[in-house]
Amino acid sequence: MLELNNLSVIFNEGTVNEKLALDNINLTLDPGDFVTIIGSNGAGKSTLFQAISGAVDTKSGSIILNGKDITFEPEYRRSRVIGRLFQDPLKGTAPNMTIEENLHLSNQRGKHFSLNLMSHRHRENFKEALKELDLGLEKRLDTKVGLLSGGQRQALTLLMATLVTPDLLLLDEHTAALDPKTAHKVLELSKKIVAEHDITTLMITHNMEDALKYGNKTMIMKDGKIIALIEGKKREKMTVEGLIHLYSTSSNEYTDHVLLK
Ligand SMILES: Nc1ncnc2c1ncn2[C@@H]1O[C@H](COP(=O)(O)OP(=O)(O)OP(=O)(O)O)[C@@H](O)[C@H]1O
Repeated sequence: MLELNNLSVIFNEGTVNEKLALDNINLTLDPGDFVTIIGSNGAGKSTLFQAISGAVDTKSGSIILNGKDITFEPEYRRSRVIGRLFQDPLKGTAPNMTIEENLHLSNQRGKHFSLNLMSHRHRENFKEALKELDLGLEKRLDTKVGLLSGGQRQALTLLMATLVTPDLLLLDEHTAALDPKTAHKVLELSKKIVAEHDITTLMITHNMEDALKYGNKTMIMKDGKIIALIEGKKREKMTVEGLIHLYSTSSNEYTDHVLLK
């Protein structure tokens, strides 16, 4: 489904600020995999998402999505099949446009955009989709998105990223800026939407409990490398303490002995 082969990213190459942010990453995901990603600040988690979505150039390696080599595809083209959410709820929606207009924009992903094509049928579909969020937004289609709370906005962004089912969904600490109750609600929504559409998903989190609670695999990153990929029975039995221990004792790229199944 998603295949990363020997992927490396270097920032400021050839300068005193040179930084190997991704160091020979190898990863193969199955369709429908939901992988949570943990790792300390600067481990390379966001850079990994940037590389997959085309926001940064890769130094070497390849990215294969659904059998297609997208390594050199521009970011705008990848955005047709890759949905992405950020920590900042202000990213991903247009504040001066209404909820309906924002949804219409995302509904036309990959097509020629025109607000003129908004129809009654679309409006009804959007209402149905918004109802699923259970935030009352289906009654506020004409509200400007800039007036929504952070949680409402992030839930809407999630809906927009998945309205046209993406091949891959990248969640970059998308609930970190929300209060705990709202964060929980948006996480549960994410889980529901991902499961309903069977979307292959990567989610970065700093919350170890969430890392084990959500998804079917957990990946640990350190110094630009994947140092562990935990799945199956091992993951079922894994505790937060176990994760921390694994993180502090692993120092090398993941090999069979840390590929925990
Ligand atoms: N545009 C950039 N230019 C130069 N260095 C960068 C750039 N983006 C990231 N880096 C560096 O690459 C390394 C990896 O950063 P990255 O943001 O991927 O880490 P992260 O694991 O997402 O961290 P955090 O949890 O703090 O968000 C860091 O050392 C960071 O300073």
